[in-house]
Amino acid sequence: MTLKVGVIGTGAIGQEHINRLNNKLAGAQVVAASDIDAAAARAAVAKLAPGAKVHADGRAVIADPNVDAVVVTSWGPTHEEFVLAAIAAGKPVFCEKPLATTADACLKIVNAEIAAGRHLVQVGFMRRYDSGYRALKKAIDDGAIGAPLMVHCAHRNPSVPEAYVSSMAIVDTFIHEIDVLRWLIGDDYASAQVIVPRNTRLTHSKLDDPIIVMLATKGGIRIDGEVFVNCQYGYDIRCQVVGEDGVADLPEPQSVPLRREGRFSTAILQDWKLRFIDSYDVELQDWIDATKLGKVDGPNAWDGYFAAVTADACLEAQRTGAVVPIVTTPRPVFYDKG
Ligand SMILES: NC(=O)C1=CN([C@@H]2O[C@H](COP(=O)(O)OP(=O)(O)OC[C@H]3O[C@@H](n4cnc5c(N)ncnc54)[C@H](O)[C@@H]3O)[C@@H](O)[C@H]2O)C=CC1
Ligand SMILES: O=C1[C@@H](O)[C@H](O)[C@@H](O)[C@H](O)[C@H]1O
Repeated sequence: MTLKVGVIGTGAIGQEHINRLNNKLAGAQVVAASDIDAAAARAAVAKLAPGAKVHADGRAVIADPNVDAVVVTSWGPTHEEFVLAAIAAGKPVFCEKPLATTADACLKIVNAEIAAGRHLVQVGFMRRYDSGYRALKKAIDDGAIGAPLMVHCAHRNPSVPEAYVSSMAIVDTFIHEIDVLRWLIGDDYASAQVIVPRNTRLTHSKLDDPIIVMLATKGGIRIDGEVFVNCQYGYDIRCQVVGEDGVADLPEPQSVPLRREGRFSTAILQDWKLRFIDSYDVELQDWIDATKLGKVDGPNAWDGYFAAVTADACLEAQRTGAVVPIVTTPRPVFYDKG
């Protein structure tokens, strides 16, 4: 059976996902799409999924009887509406991060899914599908470094557009660390603090760059995460876990080491699309396969909610400089298994 997918939002990642669902991965076909920029939706469909129907809005995509499952890749503030509408229609939905822009909205989605009585929602936290993070997790789970004590990590982008402001360092960028580190070390967060060092000369008045996010887990692990989005030299994701018996690092992406003109060098990737290209493929193939079996195997609505609560605490810490507790409602039994 081919999973017939409707895609809402045909911008940068929407086009990437249409292409992989329709032309790279097995078992899915993009049959419908929409964007508030209708011309952009028509152009994306013509290029990447000819024959797919272009609808006037996202709700029409969800209501299309030909659509089995929905992918939401529109702007973050629209996610809540489309995910809730997909749940109401009983259709599985893959939503790019964030699940919704507030913790309350994420909780609404959690409650709607529980009321529907079926697992329908997956969130696009693709790092859980990255071969490097998976190898790192296996080393930790196999006991290679003993009990984790500290995590040092960094999320560096070469540059960001002018519209990128301080809060986005948390909700758009560090949100990936928030999800993947919790999964990596198998512990939930207890508190957050944000430290602002001297700003780079390349930033502007509405963006503190870089920042350091400090998280403490319930089990006492300390995490320091640098976010530096005007680092210039490349897209660089680093993660080092310090355990009782040793230290484990996230593997570097593969690149040919060059010796030339008195120098030894390797290339550094410039862009998130390339750094995680394989993870997006694995993530969406897994989503197609699990959806056909009526399951959600990946990050679920609870993970989206947990990330949003943590992000809210980080935002408060960013505004106030205080250590802010991270408090969620109790995890419903519904999410014990995906
Ligand atoms: N997992 C990941 O690594 C990444 C995730 N994202 C997430 O994907 C989402 C989209 O990001 P980008 O593609 O970079 O942004 P984008 O701005 O390139 O594309 C978003 C598209 O959504 C459309 N849109 C806005 N409101 C809409 C509505 N009500 N109905 C239909 N379409 C609507 C816009 O016209 C635009 O074409 C964001 O939530 C972002 O955080 C983005 C990049 C990487
Ligand atoms: O999700 C992403 C972007 O939205 C975000 O703006 C970047 O900072 C991240 O590196 C990328 O993975």
